[in-house]
Amino acid sequence: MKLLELKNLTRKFGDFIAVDNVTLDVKEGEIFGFLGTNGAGKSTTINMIAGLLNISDGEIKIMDNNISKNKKFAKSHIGMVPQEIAIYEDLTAYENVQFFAGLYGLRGAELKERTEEALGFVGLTDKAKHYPKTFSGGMKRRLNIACAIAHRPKLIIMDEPTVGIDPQSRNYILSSVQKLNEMGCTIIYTSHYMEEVEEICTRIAIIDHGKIIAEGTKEQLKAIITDTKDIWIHVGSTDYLDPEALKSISGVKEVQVEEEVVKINSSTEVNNLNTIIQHFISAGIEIRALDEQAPNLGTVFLTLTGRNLRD
Ligand SMILES: Nc1ncnc2c1ncn2[C@@H]1O[C@H](COP(=O)(O)OP(=O)(O)OP(=O)(O)O)[C@@H](O)[C@H]1O
Repeated sequence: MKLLELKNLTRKFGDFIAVDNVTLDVKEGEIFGFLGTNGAGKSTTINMIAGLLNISDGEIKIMDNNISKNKKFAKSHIGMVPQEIAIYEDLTAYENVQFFAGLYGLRGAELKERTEEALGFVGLTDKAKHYPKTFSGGMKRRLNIACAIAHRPKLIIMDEPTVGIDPQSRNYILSSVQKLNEMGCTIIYTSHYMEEVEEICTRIAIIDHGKIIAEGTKEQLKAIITDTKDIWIHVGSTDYLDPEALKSISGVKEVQVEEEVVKINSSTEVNNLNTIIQHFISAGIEIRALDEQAPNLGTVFLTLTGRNLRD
């Protein structure tokens, strides 16, 4: 069943089109990844879905209900975890969750039960009476998630929930997303980290300059790129490397230089490995190891846009 339908969704800010004619469906039970660089239009799209931003054109339906006509229905079925942490510093963790769940109409014993359930889910039961000012960034994020899920929404939208947090909290959040999904929630997860999207999402849309440029399972997306491969060359030092000269080798499409590894995206149709290696030898650069990487969503993005996801 389609839980969410976007039809020709558009948002303009003055003359600027931030979301451009987006049409897509999210089916019940999916973890739907929304992948794009900073400024691609992810937040604008999901803020419209969550009813936080008016649409300029098009239509959003949640379970067949047009959200412009029935905002209350949409709100009661959506839990939104915004990009900016939205919690009250002068309320305890418990009071924060209670406050947000109360906004969705929960009262009395049910409110208490769901507040405790949500705090337990994010692993903050023992911090219920503590104030967020004593929390790490990751704990605040988890509290933010508890505030969004206590009313048991069918659709949970998370806007880059792992930005700026420690690896342990990041892993906790990623496994919470999977657990919520197993419990029956449909998730929309936005990120510019392709590794996260690859790890947890069942279907992915890539957005660029407000437009959906590709959509499908990760296998379907990777099938787009049958004609390029990534070669990683591990070296002692890149001091004498000339990336522009490497780029001029036939078949080489992109060269990325990191501290001790040179990442080369190359056409599979040209056999240029000898020439590439010769280039390193001539420059007096010691090659320590060489490996070919399986294609990932970053390569897909590069192929479709000509830019790196992290640029
Ligand atoms: N209120 C606004 N007024 C004018 N322009 C805006 C407004 N909100 C967003 N934009 C612009 O719309 C574009 C899309 O922004 P959006 O926040 O949706 O991107 P994003 O993909 O979520 O990126 P990020 O990861 O940085 O949040 C950007 O160019 C942004 O500058």
